[in-house]
Amino acid sequence: MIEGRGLSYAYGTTTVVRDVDVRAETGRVLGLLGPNGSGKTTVVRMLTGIVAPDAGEVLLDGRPLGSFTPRALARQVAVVLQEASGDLPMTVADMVMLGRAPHQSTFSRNSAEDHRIAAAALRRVGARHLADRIFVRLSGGEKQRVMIARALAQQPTHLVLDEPTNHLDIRFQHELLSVIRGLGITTVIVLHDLNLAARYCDDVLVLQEGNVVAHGPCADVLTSELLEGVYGVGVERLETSRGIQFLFHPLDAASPPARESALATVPTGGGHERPAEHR
Ligand SMILES: Nc1ncnc2c1ncn2[C@@H]1O[C@H](COP(=O)(O)OP(=O)(O)OP(=O)(O)O)[C@@H](O)[C@H]1O
Repeated sequence: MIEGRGLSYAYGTTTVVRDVDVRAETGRVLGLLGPNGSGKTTVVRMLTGIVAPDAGEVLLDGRPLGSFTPRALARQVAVVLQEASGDLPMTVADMVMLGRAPHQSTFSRNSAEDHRIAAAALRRVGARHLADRIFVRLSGGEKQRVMIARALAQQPTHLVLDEPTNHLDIRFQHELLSVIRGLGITTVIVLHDLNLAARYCDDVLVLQEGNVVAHGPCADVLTSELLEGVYGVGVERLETSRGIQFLFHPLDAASPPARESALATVPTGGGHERPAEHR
């Protein structure tokens, strides 16, 4: 479990996260949602020890994050951030192998087992064919897959991902989130796509201007009313045979029922009917 209690953070004098409580329960997938600038990445940075909160604390399976050595923490938590790291001319295989470092002693060489795990991680994200390519020359989506493979090679007990699907095509968004869900490990994942969140997250936490506005199981939290208030768009929630689906429309556009009533005046059969105002 990853737990943040009373987390606050300011950049300079501007507080951007205020008294946030967040719990990613063991073995469950928690989605961090909210509009641009609402504080999701800042919360991720605190949960993973990249920055220390100004107030509050982070616990990993009940233990303060600060009590872990960086190496011990890296054996437990893998992090995939938005910006792909590094500009060294490193191969993809070497990049993924970095995920094995927390499990190796300081000067040990990569074992056959490390190679097997790294190759399996690349295969799992559909990127085995990229192994010999230079990482920095990959496309955005290819880089994203490789960074996720590196996180998988780390064999963590906790996984934290900041918008992992943003460069990925639609098929791979689903494949990747299925893989992540199938890992069965404690996961925190920042997502903008609410349909993906509804499908792949167990729980969600919704942020607005640095405050938590809702936290709990997806089906309970992701109501049309809440999402309309937070995102400022019209939201229709559908319960389909494949789960919850959302339809969105701008609030200032004509609403669907109004358009339907206008269309109802269009000739339907004989071709002689006209809109009411022309009759
Ligand atoms: N290094 C920084 N210096 C100053 N302000 C920052 C810095 N990083 C982020 N902020 C501000 O903090 C607020 C929260 O940013 P954060 O990146 O956590 O939001 P977010 O919800 O992840 O946004 P997005 O969905 O756009 O990625 C924003 O107003 C942002 O402008």
